[in-house]
Amino acid sequence: MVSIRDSPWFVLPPSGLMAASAPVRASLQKRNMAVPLRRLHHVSIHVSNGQKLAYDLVSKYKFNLFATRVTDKSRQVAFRKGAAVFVLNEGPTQESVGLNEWLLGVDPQRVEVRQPGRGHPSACLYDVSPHHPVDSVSNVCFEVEDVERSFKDLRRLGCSFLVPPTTVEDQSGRVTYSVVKSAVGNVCHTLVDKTKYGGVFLPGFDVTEQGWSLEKEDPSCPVTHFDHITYACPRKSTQEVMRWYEKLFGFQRFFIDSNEDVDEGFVVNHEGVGLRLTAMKYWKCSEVGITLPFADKKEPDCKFVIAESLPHQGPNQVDTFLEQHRAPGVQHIALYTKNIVSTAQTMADAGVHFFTPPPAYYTEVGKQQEIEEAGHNPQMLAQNGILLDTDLQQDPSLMRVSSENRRYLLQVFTKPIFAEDTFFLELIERRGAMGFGEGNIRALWRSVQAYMENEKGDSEGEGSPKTIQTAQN
Ligand SMILES: O=C(O)C(=O)Cc1ccc(O)cc1
Ligand SMILES: [Fe+2]
Repeated sequence: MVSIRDSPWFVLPPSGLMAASAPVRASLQKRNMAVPLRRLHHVSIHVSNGQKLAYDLVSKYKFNLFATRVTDKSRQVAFRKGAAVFVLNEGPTQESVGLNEWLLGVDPQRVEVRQPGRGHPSACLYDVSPHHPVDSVSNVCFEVEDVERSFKDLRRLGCSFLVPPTTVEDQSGRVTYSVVKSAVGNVCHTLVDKTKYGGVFLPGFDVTEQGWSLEKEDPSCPVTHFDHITYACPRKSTQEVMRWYEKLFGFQRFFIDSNEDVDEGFVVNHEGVGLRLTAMKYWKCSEVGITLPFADKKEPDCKFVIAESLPHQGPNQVDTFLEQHRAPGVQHIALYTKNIVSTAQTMADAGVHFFTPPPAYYTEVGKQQEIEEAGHNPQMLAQNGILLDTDLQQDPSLMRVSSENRRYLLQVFTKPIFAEDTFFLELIERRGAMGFGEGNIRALWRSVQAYMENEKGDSEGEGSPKTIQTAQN
């Protein structure tokens, strides 16, 4: 058992790179041939009928529709909020009503639907055509520096490719991309080189009128980027998934908790919760000594969390995901917000259904005081189902000092957003705390458990078109 006690922010580089200085690290990195990632570009969702989710992303989650690509075979629509970009891919459908009709029906003046990109090899440009039997978040697209070179390096490392390097261009320039199959279920990674592209999104997409203008700050809903992406994986698969990301993309272990065991991960195993969490982060190019044009060193990065359930526990949210999704995959994505209270309130008013933690969460000994000392109103948090967890591991004496020095995080979780109990969104506001609060994980686990056992039958989730609930549950 080895514990990393010094600091929860301690980051372990890939094996062999532990004590290396930046230039040495860069050359080791080159020899290891892991492909450095420039940044997360977008996340793709494949759905059989995108109409409802497109509507929800705009009207409930306050994303802005900014680019579309519509062909006779598929519809791809891009939504953004700050640096968080979702591409909704609707595969070939049997039904006649889908994204196309939604686009035309809702905003006919603003959305120009043409037929760009004819003759491109895939119905789903920058992705693979959907084969998955249920709606799924199936692609996390990264910008890389050089797709051809990445392709060669990754192939040498044994990586499977679904789409070889392919170049697409329009009047704003040229983009090369390639698609790799990940070690997690149906999840793929599109690698895209945009260094020779000056357009708003990607060639082949039509930019909407709104897409051309700079996004204005939305004070009521200030979501800025993806904070983390959580995979649900089968038991005992975490090590293999971590090795894959470390070997191919140089991902590093990110310790969620200072008491976390190197091999075991962060294990939450009491009071009915049986969960193993292990997190990874990637080095952005700027950190491995590679200078890129337009590199924004301040751009926030996104962690990857692997969740597996522990053996000998009853039915639980990870196994339910694996069963209903029919493969390992993306269980939830956390949207970082600068103000979780107003974001949750705005979204709830627009019809988003959030999980409500067990009422005991807010009445636990010391919780009210903890919330107040962090400068929040316990009733306001309770009303919106928001969880607060203070990070005490760094320095317990901080509990006694002013609220500015306190490190804490706030989280709230939506109910599943597809028809199956699979994918959900999370809102997270971090005030210095970088991990995930154990108390919050327990509260989330219990509220999902309660939902699966009781509530689901009576009041369908977000994904059901029949849902007619008010914002508060
Ligand atoms: O707490 C979080 O936000 C996490 O991402 C950790 C986590 C992952 C999976 C679960 O089923 C529950 C909690
Ligand atoms: Fe999360």
